Amino acid sequence: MGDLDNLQAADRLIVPLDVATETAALALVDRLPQVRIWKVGLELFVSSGPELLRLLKQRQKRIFLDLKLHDIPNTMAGACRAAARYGVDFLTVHASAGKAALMTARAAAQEGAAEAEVPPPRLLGVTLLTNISSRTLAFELKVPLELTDYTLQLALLAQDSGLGGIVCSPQEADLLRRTLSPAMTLVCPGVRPAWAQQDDQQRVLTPAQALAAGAHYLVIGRPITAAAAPEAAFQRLCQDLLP
Ligand SMILES: O=c1ccn([C@@H]2O[C@H](COP(=O)(O)O)[C@@H](O)[C@H]2O)c(=O)[nH]1
Repeated sequence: MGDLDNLQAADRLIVPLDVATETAALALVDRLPQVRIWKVGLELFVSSGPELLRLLKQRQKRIFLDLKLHDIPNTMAGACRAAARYGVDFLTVHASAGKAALMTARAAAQEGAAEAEVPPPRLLGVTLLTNISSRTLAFELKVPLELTDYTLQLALLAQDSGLGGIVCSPQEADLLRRTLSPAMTLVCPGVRPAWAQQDDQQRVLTPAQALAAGAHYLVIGRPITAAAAPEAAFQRLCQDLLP
């Protein structure tokens, strides 16, 4: 993925719009004009609906629709077909939905995009959420595998199902980058600069460490969006990423 490796810092940062209203979302977008990729997650999509996607496109923004779909194949397919019609750039599904669901979802996303005459989204398989620790995986979720092995299995499942990439913690990025096909895009939340709080994230690295580990894109929210001055926080992050 030569192109991805050569992206500039601002093109590698995806900022989540984890706010409750369209007004709050657009205020943030207009306050941070340097951000090129915005992530619309469950809170905002459920509260505002798809109109916000149109407004982001109107502002020439790229869109990561992070719905983390997880259901039976038929339902996943319907949701992916509908989401792809909006012309979003990235769309997430949980890899743990299984191969049948992932393959059906991928085909449906392509159909939806073709129907709407827009490019298909890059379908990303969420591996293991970045708030889950080894302890939680073993004792709450009762998964009898090491965390890295479990994440690797989910990433391989996403790849074998024809997805275009994965969402993973930066702590597993190095292993996954070495193991997966170079065509797979690695998107990493759970990224925290040394000057920010960890919040509810468990498996974190700093932005520079995450890029060095092989992440193509970094999702960084609260260190920017909850800062007293989001513009200054964004600039500081971009400075942190300069070689
Ligand atoms: O494993 C995952 C998958 C998705 N996310 C999402 O990324 C952002 C992270 O926000 P921060 O404020 O930087 O913690 C958020 O929208 C999550 O839904 C994730 O954190 N981990």
